[in-house]
Amino acid sequence: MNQPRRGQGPMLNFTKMHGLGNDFMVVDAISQPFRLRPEMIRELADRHFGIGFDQLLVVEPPGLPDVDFRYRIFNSDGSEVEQCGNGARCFARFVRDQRLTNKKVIRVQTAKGVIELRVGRGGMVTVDMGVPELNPPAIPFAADRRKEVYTVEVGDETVELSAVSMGNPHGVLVVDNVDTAPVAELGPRLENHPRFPARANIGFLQIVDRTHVRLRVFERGSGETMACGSGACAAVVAGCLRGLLDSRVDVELSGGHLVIEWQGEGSPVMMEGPTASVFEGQLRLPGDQPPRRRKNTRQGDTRPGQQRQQNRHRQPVISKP
Ligand SMILES: N[C@H](CCC[C@H](N)C(=O)O)C(=O)O
Repeated sequence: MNQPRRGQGPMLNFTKMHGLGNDFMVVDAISQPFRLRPEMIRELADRHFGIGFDQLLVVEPPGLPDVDFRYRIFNSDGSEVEQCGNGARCFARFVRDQRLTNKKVIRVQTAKGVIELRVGRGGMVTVDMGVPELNPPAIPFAADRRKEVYTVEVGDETVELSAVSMGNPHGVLVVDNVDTAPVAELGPRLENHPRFPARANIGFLQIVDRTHVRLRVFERGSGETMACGSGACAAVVAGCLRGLLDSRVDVELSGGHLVIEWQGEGSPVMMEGPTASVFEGQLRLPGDQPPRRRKNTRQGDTRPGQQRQQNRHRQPVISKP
């Protein structure tokens, strides 16, 4: 059954996971060949025609000494990015569940550097997310000098935000109430704002008190997610720099809680939170050869798993094995 027919590619094993509802397709690219183009990632990420996920995580052999793995992160729009906090925790659980390591402290290389993960009990994972970057050129954010709060023109209005990189760029706005914050309207406009030349994740931060915040994040390349780990780190850094938060903060997101700790400039941001493995799956990737055209296809005569002809442009990547 697993022998690919003409026009079909190899089978691909994957695991569906999430960190507080920020969900991932995770692939072990060490024990199976794996190569996906951006348009195929977009198809797989589609929540109707594909598997559906916020990010794809790809586990590869290490590329550096003293590192256990490399892992690559792709948003649902197909863009490859530097950091994913919830993804890092799920990665750590994945490599242990798949018996790729039995270590409890795992060093992993991402596009932006090496981070260290510590696996706890009951699926909890602590991540050293590294030292936040605050200098505009390194975020990147267009500004003539570094400030705690920048004024940004958005159309005919202005907003105040902080700019922080956790390896990936974030803009953080303080709002009175996340439930009424203009996430859908302002999120995409700031995500793609010219002052963020690499685009940005946009956090809407409500200060409950000095040790408790609420946060919603409109993510670069994925839209609003139920949780954003690097966004939670960036939000706490922004709140601390503005003198609004203590060093250890409970960050309440739509999908649940993260604990973020930051001792101030020059020190790393520590994130602790849960992980969940939902199901393991297998799909047949399309082959490089175009499939043979089927003869006398009656309109509406579609095999299970295939879309009707009128959706031809949205043929699923996944066909029944
Ligand atoms: N959308 C992010 C990547 C995923 C970050 C998020 N899922 C997290 O948990 O940190 C970016 O383009 O930088």
